[in-house]
Amino acid sequence: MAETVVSVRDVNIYQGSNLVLQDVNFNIARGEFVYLVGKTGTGKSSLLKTLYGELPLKEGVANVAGFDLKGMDWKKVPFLRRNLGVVFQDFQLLTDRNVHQNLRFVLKATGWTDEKLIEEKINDVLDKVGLKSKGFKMPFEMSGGEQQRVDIARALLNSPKLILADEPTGNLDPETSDEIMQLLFQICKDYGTAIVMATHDFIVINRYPSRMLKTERSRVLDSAVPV
Ligand SMILES: Nc1ncnc2c1ncn2[C@@H]1O[C@H](COP(=O)(O)OP(=O)(O)OP(=O)(O)O)[C@@H](O)[C@H]1O
Repeated sequence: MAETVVSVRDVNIYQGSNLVLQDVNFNIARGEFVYLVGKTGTGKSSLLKTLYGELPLKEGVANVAGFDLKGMDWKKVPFLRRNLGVVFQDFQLLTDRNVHQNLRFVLKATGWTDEKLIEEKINDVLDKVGLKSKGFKMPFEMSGGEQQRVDIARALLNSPKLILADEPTGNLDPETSDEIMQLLFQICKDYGTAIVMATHDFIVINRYPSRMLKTERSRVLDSAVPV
């Protein structure tokens, strides 16, 4: 049986004192691709934030990439993040440095010191996302699709078992979205990375069907669980 990368049991998620999602239960295995869908404001980002430790888990039990989220000391959050890749809609690259320096910055910040290994890793992730020759480019010199690839390369730096992606195709045209989806599915298949992707894009979902978690009326419905 495939290793479980995310396990969520009887979780309630709050924003301030508001209960956003209740009684959340699901598992995600290595290599699984899972969409997170649901109307605006129904809690997709809140769920992702809980999984990457930005929103503290108050009720229930959750384990992400081997980290127990319940009562997790905030000092441990950076260690959790090192075992995850997070991809955003708006790329969030550092605009004052080139692609290579953006990736180098993350490696340095997550404790990498060996210059040779740093170079090898940067070349490796750029190769994986098809940007091997673009390391010298500044973010503003790149298209939206290329910037999203850099964002994905950045998420791959620490060889995560899990990537959390919040609307990664939200700012892209249909053709470029297609390329990014192919890349994400390829990563899933080739490296056994589990991917959870929040999206509103049903064109993408129809073209690349996979398991769906849906936030609706304070619940998370799972297409893998028959109703
Ligand atoms: N920082 C915050 N403080 C207080 N309430 C918040 C905060 N962030 C989100 N909320 C509220 O929590 C609820 C869920 O929001 P969330 O952003 O998780 O929804 P979403 O499904 O991701 O929406 P979208 O599709 O628009 O991104 C909403 O009612 C929202 O107003």
